[in-house]
Amino acid sequence: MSQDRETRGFQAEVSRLLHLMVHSLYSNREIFLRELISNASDACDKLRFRALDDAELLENDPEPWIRLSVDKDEGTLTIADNGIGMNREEVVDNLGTIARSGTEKFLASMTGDRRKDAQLIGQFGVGFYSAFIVAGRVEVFSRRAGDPADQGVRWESDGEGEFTVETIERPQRGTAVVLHLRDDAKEFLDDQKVRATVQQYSDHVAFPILMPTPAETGGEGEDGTSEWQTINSATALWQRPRQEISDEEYQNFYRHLSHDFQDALTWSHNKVEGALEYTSLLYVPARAPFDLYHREASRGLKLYVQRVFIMDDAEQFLPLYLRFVKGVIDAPNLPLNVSRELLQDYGPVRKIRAALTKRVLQTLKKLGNDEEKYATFWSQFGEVLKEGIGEDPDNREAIAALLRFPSTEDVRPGAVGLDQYLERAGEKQDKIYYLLADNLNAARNSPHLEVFRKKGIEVLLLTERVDEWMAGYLGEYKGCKLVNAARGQLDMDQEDQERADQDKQAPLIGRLSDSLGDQVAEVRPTSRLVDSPACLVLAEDELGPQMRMMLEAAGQPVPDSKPTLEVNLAHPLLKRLEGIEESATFTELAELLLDQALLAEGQLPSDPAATARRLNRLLQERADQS
Ligand SMILES: Nc1ncnc2c1ncn2[C@@H]1O[C@H](COP(=O)(O)OP(=O)(O)OP(=O)(O)O)[C@@H](O)[C@H]1O
Repeated sequence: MSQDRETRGFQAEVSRLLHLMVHSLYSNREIFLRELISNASDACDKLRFRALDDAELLENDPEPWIRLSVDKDEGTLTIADNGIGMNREEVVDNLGTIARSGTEKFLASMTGDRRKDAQLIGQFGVGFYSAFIVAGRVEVFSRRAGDPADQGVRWESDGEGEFTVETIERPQRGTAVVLHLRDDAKEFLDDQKVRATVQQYSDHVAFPILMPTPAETGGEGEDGTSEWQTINSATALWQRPRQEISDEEYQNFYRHLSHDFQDALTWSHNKVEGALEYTSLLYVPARAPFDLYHREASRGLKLYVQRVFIMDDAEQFLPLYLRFVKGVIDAPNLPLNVSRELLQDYGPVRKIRAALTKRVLQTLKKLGNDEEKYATFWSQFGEVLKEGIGEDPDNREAIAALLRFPSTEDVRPGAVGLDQYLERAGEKQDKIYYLLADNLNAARNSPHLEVFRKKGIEVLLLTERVDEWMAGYLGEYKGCKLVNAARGQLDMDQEDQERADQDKQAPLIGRLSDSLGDQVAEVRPTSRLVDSPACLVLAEDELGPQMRMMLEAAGQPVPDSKPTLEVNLAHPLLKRLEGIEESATFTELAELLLDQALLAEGQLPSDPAATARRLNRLLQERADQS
């Protein structure tokens, strides 16, 4: 019966993934059943969608089903569906390669530690290959709906690096996955075990999952074939009333939808009635997928119209910065033949998108009441959420309320929200101060914080790359301006101001300015410093180091900039400088003053070798004196 049998090698990434999966997911092995049932359910969804245009595809078998059967003699468990099926080319592509960009890098990050890798693989989504956790050999029989019976295909592999494919006769459309169970997975030959696993993980699948009726209840038909019995509830979970759905059911549905095997952090299930009717069930995962930052990575929403699956990755329903949200939206009034292009400019879709965006932001706000869960959310998705400050001006304030930063009061990452900051600051403070730095250590030790410490003002410490960009867009929160602690002139009280004005005239300022020439934009007395002799300050409108790095990385031109050197005239070092008449020595020390201010910012002086020479001369002198 078979023709064109060929043996092919798996793509290298598949072999590696298979190996890792079998090793690290051993203790979670029942997930294979959920994954294969999810695939079968997706295949039924796809067929129903295609059949809207071409009813012929349903042949004489219009009702979707998923059938599970065990053969104790052969030691096999079969998961079959009458869904869309695959042709030979699709079988080779889908079951022999992985087409997600970044996969190689992701696999390289695996540690070899079983527990850690199991967690990591969750970021990938396990899918079909999980069959090999329980099966030493897997056969797949498939025929694509609409293809003739002689275009069936059989695929087989032991998961060790190669698979074979051949074209076969297959009257039944759809796919059957036959698992030849390993000795240590023979428990899945037990009907009861399979039923219990399905009921636990896949009860909510919207299509009937069938198993042969047990013999003792008269399961054999007259011709000796089995009668089938539905073992799940087979209703679309999102259509059921909220109060009837348990948390466990919500979580199981999430796992089915997302292929994640960790619970979701939270979810929001809503039915909106009226002219713009829709139901949404949106989940916030507990962990970011490995390709969160790949532009072409899939997004999480599935679109249904009247319970008929229309598309995956329905990106029109949520903005890019909420791309981590997974879920379902069922909009019964959209046309069934709706396409991605149509969705793009479709008024009702824009309205649903605005409403869903608000809904997710509210859900996240509520999650904020649970400190531990919110910390998990923030560590996984905080960076992505910050994109929203620039991308979504309409919801800027709501997104800002969700931001978290370390601060001078609490340096844990994600410790302080803007509301908490303002509450602590009290009414007399109408600004939110922040400091940008490459890392937390540099931020905490920055000389710019000295005056804030002295005055007891909290400063947010922004150390992520997007922070400068984000702070620029945010501008203010609840009427309080965001002020960069290292930029421009600081607001001062009357007394400080008068002293600074007087200091400007100090001859030392003029001499430093002359010595440093065009290395700096200006030298001026500071009101920021208490313990340090000098620091660098950027003008209000100048690009900071993070923006420079971002532009450079994107290959964009970066304008030249010169810092302003602020000096602490009350510092003993500056007092000593005042007394130095000899011009070469003065210049040398002025240069060092600038160099150390650069170093304190985490930057390199323009000529590090010259800095080293100056330091060495100073050390030498010091050594000579002692
Ligand atoms: N029962 C099936 N019927 C038809 N096609 C299937 C079936 N099972 C798998 N496939 C095809 O094989 C592809 C790969 O399956 P796999 O489970 O590995 O990944 P996925 O479901 O696309 O992604 P993920 O599991 O990460 O969400 C599917 O996208 C689908 O096209």
